[in-house]
Amino acid sequence: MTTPAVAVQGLKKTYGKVEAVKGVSFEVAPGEVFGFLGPNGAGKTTTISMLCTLIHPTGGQARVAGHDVVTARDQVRANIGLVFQDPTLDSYLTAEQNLRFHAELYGVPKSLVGERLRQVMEMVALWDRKDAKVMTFSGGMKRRLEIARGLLHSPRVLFLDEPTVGLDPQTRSAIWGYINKLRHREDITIFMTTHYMDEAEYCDRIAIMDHGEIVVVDSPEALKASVGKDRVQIHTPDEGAAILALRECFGLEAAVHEGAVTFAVASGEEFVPRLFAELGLPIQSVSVSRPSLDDVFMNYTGSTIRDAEESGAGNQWMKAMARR
Ligand SMILES: Nc1ncnc2c1ncn2[C@@H]1O[C@H](COP(=O)(O)OP(=O)(O)OP(=O)(O)O)[C@@H](O)[C@H]1O
Repeated sequence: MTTPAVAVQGLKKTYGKVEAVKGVSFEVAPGEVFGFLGPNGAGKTTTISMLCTLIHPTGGQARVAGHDVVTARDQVRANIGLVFQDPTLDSYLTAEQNLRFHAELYGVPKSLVGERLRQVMEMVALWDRKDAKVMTFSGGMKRRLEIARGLLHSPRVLFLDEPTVGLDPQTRSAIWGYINKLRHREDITIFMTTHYMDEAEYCDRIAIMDHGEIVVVDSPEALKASVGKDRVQIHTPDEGAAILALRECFGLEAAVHEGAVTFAVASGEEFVPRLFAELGLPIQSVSVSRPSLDDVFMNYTGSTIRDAEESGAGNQWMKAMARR
């Protein structure tokens, strides 16, 4: 049996009364692209920070590349690459100087540095900018350079915390191009967090995280198939009356999500004509969608990821304060 790239058992982190991570358990196989999907404040960064030995767990165990994150921190660190939300590049240095500094920190043999440097910088299409100071780079270029830096010492597991947050859609898709290239070229496991549904689709498996707990773990396809129902959203002048009428006429439970009355039915297209014929209320517009990861999220947590983020907006503030 091969050793899992990441093995986590009952991992916990509390900050005073806040239970940021409530005893999560999961395994990631070598070579997998594994994603943590959840709204802001779900506990993704806290979990990944424990796995990277940056914060100390309150309870439970975790092993990364076979090493315990508490008792074998140095071995864990030698085997992982990190790309975190807050950039840590030195903007007064050139791209190459940043990477050389990192190579030294990680003890990459001098004879190998030159070749490896070129390899990783070419992978993220920054080789021709190696002599430019990082302060002249765009946000997307900096993120690409951070990915190159995270790979420089050939880690077994690369941790990416929201690798594309704050980037425009074009740059986000370019970053995903590099990540995909990477999984084919290097013998590496990728562990990432995201709150973008479309990005979670790129993962082999995802763990949906909400309020410090893992709600479900599976491949995106299996999760969507598990929902098995279409999502119908209607706009109507009286949402309360519509929710009541849906219950009375069709026995359906509906709720308002993202400004529309939302409910699930087995076949949306077949249901819509009945809706207009039998609801007895004005409907301004209707949309039907196949199960997406949004629906998976809603199915398992009871709210959409955007609703969850809005209600948890205070978390960002708390975190910003805690970081000061
Ligand atoms: N240093 C800290 N002190 C106090 N509370 C914290 C600290 N770090 C995180 N928390 C709290 O723990 C919970 C989980 O936060 P965490 O950053 O892990 O969430 P997240 O899912 O990674 O969200 P994001 O996508 O915003 O990074 C939140 O309620 C947050 O406010």
